[in-house]
Amino acid sequence: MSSLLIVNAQLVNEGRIVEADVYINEGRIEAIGALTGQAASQVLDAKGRYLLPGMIDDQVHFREPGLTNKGDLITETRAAVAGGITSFLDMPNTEPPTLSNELLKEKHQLAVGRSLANYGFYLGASSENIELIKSLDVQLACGVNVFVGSSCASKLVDDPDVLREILTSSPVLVAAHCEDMPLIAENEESYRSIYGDAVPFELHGVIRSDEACYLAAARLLEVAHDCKARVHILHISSAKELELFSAASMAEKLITAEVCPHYLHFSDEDYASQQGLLKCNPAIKTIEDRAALIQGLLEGHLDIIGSAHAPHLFTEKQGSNYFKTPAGMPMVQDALLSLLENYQDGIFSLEFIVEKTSHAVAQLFSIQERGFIREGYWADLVLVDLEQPHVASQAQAFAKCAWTPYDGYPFRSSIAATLVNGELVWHEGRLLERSPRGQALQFIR
Ligand SMILES: O=C1C[C@@H](C(=O)O)NC(=O)N1
Repeated sequence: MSSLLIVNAQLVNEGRIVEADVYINEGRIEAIGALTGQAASQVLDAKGRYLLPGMIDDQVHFREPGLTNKGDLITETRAAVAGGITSFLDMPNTEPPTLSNELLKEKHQLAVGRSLANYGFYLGASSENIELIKSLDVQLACGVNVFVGSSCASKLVDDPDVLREILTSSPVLVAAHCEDMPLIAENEESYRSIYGDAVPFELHGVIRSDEACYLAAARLLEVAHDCKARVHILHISSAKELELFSAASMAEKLITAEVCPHYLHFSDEDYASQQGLLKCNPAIKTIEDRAALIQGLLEGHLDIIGSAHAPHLFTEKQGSNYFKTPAGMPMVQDALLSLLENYQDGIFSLEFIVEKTSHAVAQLFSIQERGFIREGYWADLVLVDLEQPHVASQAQAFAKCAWTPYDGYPFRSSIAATLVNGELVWHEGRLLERSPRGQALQFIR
């Protein structure tokens, strides 16, 4: 493997921005500082640009195996690296769902030589695989994923005794999707009785309400508090849920929470133009919810940002039948760019974005030697240009479903380059055709 010298970069790392050069050898960061004269097989001038640790995305649905008409590890990791994501944690709702060691191993095998980014996979929890959770190979799974009352789930877990057993016996972090199904079903029926199948998408956030999210999360957290277990709640989407999460530092708390760029960018006003494209679970809610989530993130109630990339075919997303339109949106390519809009608006600092998309994720999931720009760490890096705009478009979407909810949006920043394990994989608007060398993430256990 060749060496690479990045010169004149503004390094955004561990709460500071400093100008420095970075020397990369054999995939790792070997030196950081003023490195004039350092020989390297390739030099990248980063003048005027910002070098961040690559985003570690704690929630993607890359659809392999079984749902590869919607996405696969090749196409979705192309989109990920084009968006500055260098590592991802993939959810278990594939076909078959990832409910055993064998299926975890199969996912690992599928990623070798095909994934452009580094990978980790969740084991799905159900009432039937608790023994496996107890004896889980802790390097094979990045976490255990539990669906508390959501219709997207292959396996729902609603019984508090089962939840308690999962929380107390899991040797790895439990990450939960929380929405109360009975309440959602009630809401669905009341609007179906008015509109039939053509329920306006504008009502998605009313049907999959803040109350539904709150109830399921509160139920799970009651169990977690009771047994003093750690749990991570995925994609918080409403102001109401925020009261469940303390603003203590991540190291001091057992309960952590994730938010996604789309909840910080879109609001229910966007359903009018986007219709079913914007349908995702939990639903995007009101402008007030969006403002509260931004505030909750700034104050530390929310700990990390993940994309919740969930691709579905454009055709599937375009019908008027509310119930048949699948929930989820391709997000990896535009997630970081969306957050950089919050930077451009003066809401988040670059250091804050790095903390929430990289440092905190590496810490929460105990990921070894990634998530920071440090000597000896893997060179997973993203170079962003804050002055070169980029208009998102379907034509440039790398995800297999080939669309984006940001279509036509004029991002004020762009992703100039992405390096995974020291190799340039995305550069000046082009994917570099290298053999994919994403690695299995290693965890400190
Ligand atoms: O939790 C989920 C699952 C996802 C999917 O399509 O896999 N789509 C969603 O909108 N939410």
